[in-house]
Amino acid sequence: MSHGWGYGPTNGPEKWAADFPIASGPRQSPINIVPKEVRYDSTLKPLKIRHDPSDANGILNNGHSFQVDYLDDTDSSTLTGGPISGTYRLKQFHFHWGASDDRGSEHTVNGITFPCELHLVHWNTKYPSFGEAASQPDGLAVVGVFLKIGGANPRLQKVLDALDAIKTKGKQTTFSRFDSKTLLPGSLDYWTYDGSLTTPPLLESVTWIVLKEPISVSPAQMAKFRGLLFTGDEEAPCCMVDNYRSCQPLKGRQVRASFK
Ligand SMILES: N/C(=N\S(N)(=O)=O)N1CCCC1
Ligand SMILES: [Zn+2]
Repeated sequence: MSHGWGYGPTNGPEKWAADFPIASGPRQSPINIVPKEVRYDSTLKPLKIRHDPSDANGILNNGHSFQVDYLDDTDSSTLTGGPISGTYRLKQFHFHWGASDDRGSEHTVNGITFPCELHLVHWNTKYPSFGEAASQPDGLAVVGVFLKIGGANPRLQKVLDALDAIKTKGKQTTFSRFDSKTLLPGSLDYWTYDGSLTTPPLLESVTWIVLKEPISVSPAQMAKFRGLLFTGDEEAPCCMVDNYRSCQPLKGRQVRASFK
């Protein structure tokens, strides 16, 4: 790709392998989860998610999605338990969504897509930084949460209300005092497998933890996601939609379930 990666016809997921050959690697994400083929693993521990609202530290349109960043210089917002060993710190959360409600999630369940998927990105504190962790096979843990069309979700509203201030690529604004745990569903039952970042550099360093229970989002709230732009102020506007990668080959991986 002569220009940066993205989700368009000339720089989208089908083109990423040219610059990131790991795109064809053995543990790529996302995947289609087939509940009948997963294995219940009674040794999997419950997830322990401790997020300190005061660690929220800004919201940014990065040209691919938008992300809410967290202060990660202490163990105040962490993920432990579940399929992971040790302590992983929350770095940021972001979303992927479609141009219409029939698509948008990255993971699918029995081939079913959701209109949106939330990713909470954590890094293993056995490494000195996020960047270092991202290059290690056990470096990252991402909690994925599906969003399904239903009633308006009041817990999304503070995030969505900030989007008007970050419409274009590179824009950021203050965003503080937000408890990302409020975005989680009632059940923390999950599927887990070894995978990768779903965007370049596609590093195969992610323990994926995909929650079974979706959270709700209304059509009007989805319209707010779709009001963002991939493009910067000086460019011809391009709506930020369909910023998802399609499912990748399982290549022999086992998906485990924390529930029967
Ligand atoms: N692709 C990513 N996360 S994801 N979509 O795999 O959760 N990231 C790229 C840099 C930081 C997180
Ligand atoms: Zn993501």
